[in-house]
Amino acid sequence: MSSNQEPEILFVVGTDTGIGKTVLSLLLMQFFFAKGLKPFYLKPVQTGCRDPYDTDSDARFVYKHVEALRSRDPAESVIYCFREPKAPYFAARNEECTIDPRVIRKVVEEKRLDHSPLVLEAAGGILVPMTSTQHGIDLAAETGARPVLAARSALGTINHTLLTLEVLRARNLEPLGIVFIDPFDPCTPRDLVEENMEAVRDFGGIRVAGVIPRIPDFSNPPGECFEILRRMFTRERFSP
Ligand SMILES: Nc1ncnc2c1ncn2[C@@H]1O[C@H](COP(=O)(O)OP(=O)(O)OP(=O)(O)O)[C@@H](O)[C@H]1O
Ligand SMILES: C[C@H](N)[C@@H](CCCCCC(=O)O)NC(=O)O
Ligand SMILES: [Mg+2]
Repeated sequence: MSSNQEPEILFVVGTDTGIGKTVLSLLLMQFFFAKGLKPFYLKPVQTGCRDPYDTDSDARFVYKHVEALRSRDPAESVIYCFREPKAPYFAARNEECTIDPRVIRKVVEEKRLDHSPLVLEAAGGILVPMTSTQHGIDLAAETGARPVLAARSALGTINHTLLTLEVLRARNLEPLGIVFIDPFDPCTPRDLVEENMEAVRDFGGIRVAGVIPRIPDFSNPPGECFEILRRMFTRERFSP
């Protein structure tokens, strides 16, 4: 543990692609820097980008909005980068490449020497193929990372969140926490969000730490985002 309840390696996973994993990773980085820690963001496999400086690069987004990283090179945070916006296995195969989990493990071990915690971001949802035999989530098991789950707060999330929890637990991976993210749908009725949180608590056995609101300025997110993260790391207030 780096401090309090924070594991040294977090793996930000989502119930789908485009769910808000990069936004949650950004918030975690801002949160840890504000605490005086020395975190490191790693996107082991990025697809849909020419290079780590591409407009769709998750590392570029994180580096742009974290003050301590603004003058640093986002390429430091990307191990594999493939052009096609596809599952990593297929994007790599179409460039006649193979993703080697040993390379990823080695980089994680190197980064751990100088940084803590590490914030790894998955590509897509947890069962997205990484190699011909491995899914994205298998990386978490291999690196000893603790998953943090990002899920949408709106309709459809109950099924996706409970499915994701089942798959994680089948691999003996218990998420440190879950946050809901509500980026584009401010009209999601509050009672629906409350019921979605209740479903995850009662059917999934874990309490949602909170709902990340729409963030108008990613360099300066609303304070309630960090209150949600603080709550997530306080496990005794977090169990159902
Ligand atoms: N709270 C928010 N406020 C405003 N915009 C948001 C918020 N959360 C997510 N978004 C936007 O929604 C889109 C998808 O989010 P994000 O890139 O974080 O998804 P992702 O899960 O990381 O996707 P991928 O699987 O491609 O890595 C982005 O344009 C992001 O800026
Ligand atoms: C292209 C996307 N943005 C993402 C990969 C998503 C793969 C989803 C595959 C699927 O579930 O069908 N890449 C990435 O996060 O690097
Ligand atoms: Mg992302």
